[in-house]
Amino acid sequence: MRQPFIAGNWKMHKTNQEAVEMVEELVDLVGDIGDVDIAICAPATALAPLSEVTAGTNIALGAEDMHWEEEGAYTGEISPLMLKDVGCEYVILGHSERRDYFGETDEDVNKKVQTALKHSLKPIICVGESLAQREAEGTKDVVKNQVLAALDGVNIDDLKVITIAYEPLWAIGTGKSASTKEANEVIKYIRNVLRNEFGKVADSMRIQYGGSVKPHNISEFMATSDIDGALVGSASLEAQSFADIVKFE
Ligand SMILES: O=C(CO)COP(=O)(O)O
Repeated sequence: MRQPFIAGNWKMHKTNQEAVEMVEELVDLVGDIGDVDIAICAPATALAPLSEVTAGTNIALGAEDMHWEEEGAYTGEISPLMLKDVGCEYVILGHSERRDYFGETDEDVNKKVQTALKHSLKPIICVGESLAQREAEGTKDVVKNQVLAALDGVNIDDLKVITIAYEPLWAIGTGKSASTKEANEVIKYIRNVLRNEFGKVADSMRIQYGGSVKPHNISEFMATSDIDGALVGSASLEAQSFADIVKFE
């Protein structure tokens, strides 16, 4: 069966000192948990110091984005080689904030997914519809297109290490989460899309929900049939609230 996977996405938060203090506290709070995979995806500046704190613990490290090239004249960008070098296991790709504010396209996301896999980084691919798309009943088409575009040309054997995060845009940072029923329905649909396209490997791929996940609502999401975990924004910034989410039962 699929092991639950709870990942924090810190976005543009925390100096290195704040990052290290938070994760030291987190290690104390969740260090003995073995039946949930845990990751902190942090700003690039914090990754090297965090890798010292997470070494030998059950907390994996992830980045929030990366470029698809290994090196080159791409001012301001971070490459997969750099992420591997500082001990990253995961990388978030195609977050809606990257798509919306920085013009990232499905094609960019696909190139990043391919490069991440080449360097043994596990992608967490974000998909989700806007409020307008939802109101126009476009949710299924939007997520289907995003998922298939991101996975275009990917080797079936590599799919097992990929996580999809369904994050409806209207639920991100708004305090307004999707209902568990709605979220599970879309996630079930995504799994069907994956099954139709790639076969039974779809049953071993983890699909998270993201958007205003908090300690008080995580157990409801985790009790559904198809939601395998959560991608947590603001509630991952504080050790106790993230630990409470990780210990959802
Ligand atoms: O975007 C998110 C995680 O990637 C969700 O953010 P919030 O949990 O703050 O709504």
